[in-house]
Amino acid sequence: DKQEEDVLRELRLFLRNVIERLSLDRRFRAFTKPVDTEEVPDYLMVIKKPMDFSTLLTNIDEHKYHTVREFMADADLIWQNALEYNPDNDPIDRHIRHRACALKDTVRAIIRDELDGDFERVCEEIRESR
Ligand SMILES: COC(=O)[C@H](Cc1ccco1)c1ccncc1
Repeated sequence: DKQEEDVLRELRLFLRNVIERLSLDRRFRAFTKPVDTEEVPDYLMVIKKPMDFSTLLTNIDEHKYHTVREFMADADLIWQNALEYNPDNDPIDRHIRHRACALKDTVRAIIRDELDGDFERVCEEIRESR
């Protein structure tokens, strides 16, 4: 109904704003677009569910996320995949892992500071009602 559509629209606006801010952070440049599987031919053998900021945005626009929890499940894939694919004890791998950990902490801090628990509960109620 109209009020429920207003809630889901506000959720999409909030999620787009979070991704916009993450995309401006130069530490997270490697997370903005899908890993290039021509440059990295074994990537899809290791990583079963690739994810990146541009794909999150497309998912939002396709109304894929009805709650912040659903969004977080995909957003977490970005840093989880980076830790999994780049495990080695060399400077390049350690660098992308530091950035992956910074991404994990940054997303959680934004959600903790800016998401109203009552708003997320309304989103979950709408999802359960459908
Ligand atoms: C999320 O990005 C990645 O996992 C790629 C993997 C990758 C390996 C070789 C080329 O790309 C990455 C990019 C930049 N610096 C480290 C690793």
